[in-house]
Amino acid sequence: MTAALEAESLYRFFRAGDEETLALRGVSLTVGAGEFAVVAGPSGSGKSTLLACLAGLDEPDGGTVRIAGEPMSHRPETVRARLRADHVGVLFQSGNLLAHLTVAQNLALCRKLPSRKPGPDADRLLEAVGLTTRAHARPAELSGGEAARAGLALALAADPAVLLADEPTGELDSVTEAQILDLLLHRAALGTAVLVASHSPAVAASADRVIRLSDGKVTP
Ligand SMILES: Nc1ncnc2c1ncn2[C@@H]1O[C@H](COP(=O)(O)OP(=O)(O)OP(=O)(O)O)[C@@H](O)[C@H]1O
Repeated sequence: MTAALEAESLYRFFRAGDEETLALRGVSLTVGAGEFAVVAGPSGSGKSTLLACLAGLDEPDGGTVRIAGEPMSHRPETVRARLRADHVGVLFQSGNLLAHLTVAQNLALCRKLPSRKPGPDADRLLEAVGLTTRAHARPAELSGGEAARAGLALALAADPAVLLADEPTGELDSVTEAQILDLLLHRAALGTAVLVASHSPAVAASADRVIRLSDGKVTP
């Protein structure tokens, strides 16, 4: 069976003047449909860099990424954007909500993006993340937990085969973290390959598999 998400020997170097940082040094992994995997590791171990390369938002210097069997890496940005729109939900630390639009308007815009396949309707998504009553709030009017759930609704708008989330519970209290975790587990149970970068022991404890990164490498 084709893995929903595959990475083979990913390398990523950053240069600033004479300084070279080896952020990823040969990372390989696969995540299957319905699997909930967590990438854990100390600050600076390469988690965010890995997720950005997997999402096609960054290009690895070496190695390959495949999404639903199709190469994502080393392809033009337009092709990566289409693959992302078709197959990948992304939830990054910077947030994915546009500040001047309400939650409902953000969702409506996301569903109108070119090449988006129709996902669940906006009302169902808002209900799934428990935000029906906050549909007309702007991001600045949301609590941290509500913003995290709204971001997740956006990431799920196209019913993605792969969901990539960087520290989705980073700023949240344990009750709100448990709510987000339930949503991620539910998503995996519906068949999405879920890969989350997280420092949280609660997130790691819920995962089917924990992939540990240290200095840009997967450790056994
Ligand atoms: N754009 C960049 N330019 C230069 N160095 C970078 C860049 N992005 C990341 N790095 C470096 O690459 C390494 C890995 O960073 P990354 O953000 O992937 O780690 P992380 O495990 O996600 O850390 P955290 O848990 O603190 O978010 C770090 O040494 C970081 O300083």
